[in-house]
Amino acid sequence: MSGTADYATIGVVGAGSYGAALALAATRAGHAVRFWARDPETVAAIARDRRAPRLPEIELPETIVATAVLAELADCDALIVAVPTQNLRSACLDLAAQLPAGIPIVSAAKGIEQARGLFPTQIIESALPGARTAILSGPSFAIDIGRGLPTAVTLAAREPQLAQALAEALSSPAFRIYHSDDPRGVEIGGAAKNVLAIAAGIAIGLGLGESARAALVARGFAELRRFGEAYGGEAETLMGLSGLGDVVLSCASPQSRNFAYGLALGQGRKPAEAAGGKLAEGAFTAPILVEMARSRQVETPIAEAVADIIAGHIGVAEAVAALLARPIRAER
Ligand SMILES: NC(=O)C1=CN([C@@H]2O[C@H](COP(=O)(O)OP(=O)(O)OC[C@H]3O[C@@H](n4cnc5c(N)ncnc54)[C@H](O)[C@@H]3O)[C@@H](O)[C@H]2O)C=CC1
Ligand SMILES: O=C(CO)COP(=O)(O)O
Repeated sequence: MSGTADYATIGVVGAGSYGAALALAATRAGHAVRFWARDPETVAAIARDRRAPRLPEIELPETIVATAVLAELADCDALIVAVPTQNLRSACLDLAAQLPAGIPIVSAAKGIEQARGLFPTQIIESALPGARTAILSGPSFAIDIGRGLPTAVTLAAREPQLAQALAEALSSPAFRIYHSDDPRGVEIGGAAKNVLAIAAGIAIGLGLGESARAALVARGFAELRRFGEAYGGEAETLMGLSGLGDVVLSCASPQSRNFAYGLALGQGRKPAEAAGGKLAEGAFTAPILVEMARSRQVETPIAEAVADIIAGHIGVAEAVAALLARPIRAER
């Protein structure tokens, strides 16, 4: 496999479901993997059961070595960081003392940092000045990657050669990675699709029907495109795997935690309970996305409705009525 020799050992930071899936993908692509969990019980569970607690269906081969010792990442050739967006900064600050200069760091997070309005590669660059960053995003449920089902994602970096080398090194027959030099476009798609998945879930939970879902997804995608272009994403990227592709997946399936969260809201659950203890990144992204959209005069009525519902400012039925009452206008 081209590039494998340059990236003999891959470190994966964050032992949740996606971290486990990407550790599997990396080892299937021929790499040794150091799988770092902050919590020693998770490391002990992986060593004992050969399964990650958040992806228990899939056995982890011995080529994936779990560790809670950050220093053991120091001689990795590249790192994949798969922690929730709001925790990415603290994970990077923990890593700071251990990292060799110039090591590529690939974020797998899909969101925007609430406190600062930063996308994942910007968070890493602000916590680890000088880092060589990349973003991996696209339609891919952890369990599908884990099962070895065909999956295609995008890996983007400002350095095109880095994106290409990492994409080649981490791809395997069922896990196809396209490369891109538009990290901003890729991370905007990943963040915004989660907000749209919540909206789609709400529509289905309310019983509005499949026609309503399709309308919401198409109009929501128009919001994603406007927002994406205002923040420097390329139109082609937003139409690709990490934008449109992930909207299609996440808005269609209750397997998406964001969709499931919206579904629960639509069925009358309160925002504080609707996630059922699972990560719904879009709930953290919606308010900051709306704030950032407003600051650049970008209209995002669907994202605004999601943010208002989550904040408890309006109920789901009221939000739908407000969307339906918007003036008739040209489609764009
Ligand atoms: N699960 C999936 O199918 C997919 C997830 N993603 C993205 O991957 C990111 C991670 O999500 P999941 O793995 O699904 O979440 P998860 O809830 O399964 O796991 C999150 C993991 O991150 C760890 N963690 C949290 N803060 C940390 C820190 N400061 N340092 C080290 N570890 C920390 C937690 O202990 C937990 O093991 C999210 O941004 C999500 O949107 C992207 C594509 C697919
Ligand atoms: O990003 C994902 C699929 O591409 C996973 O979606 P959820 O985080 O909504 O489960």
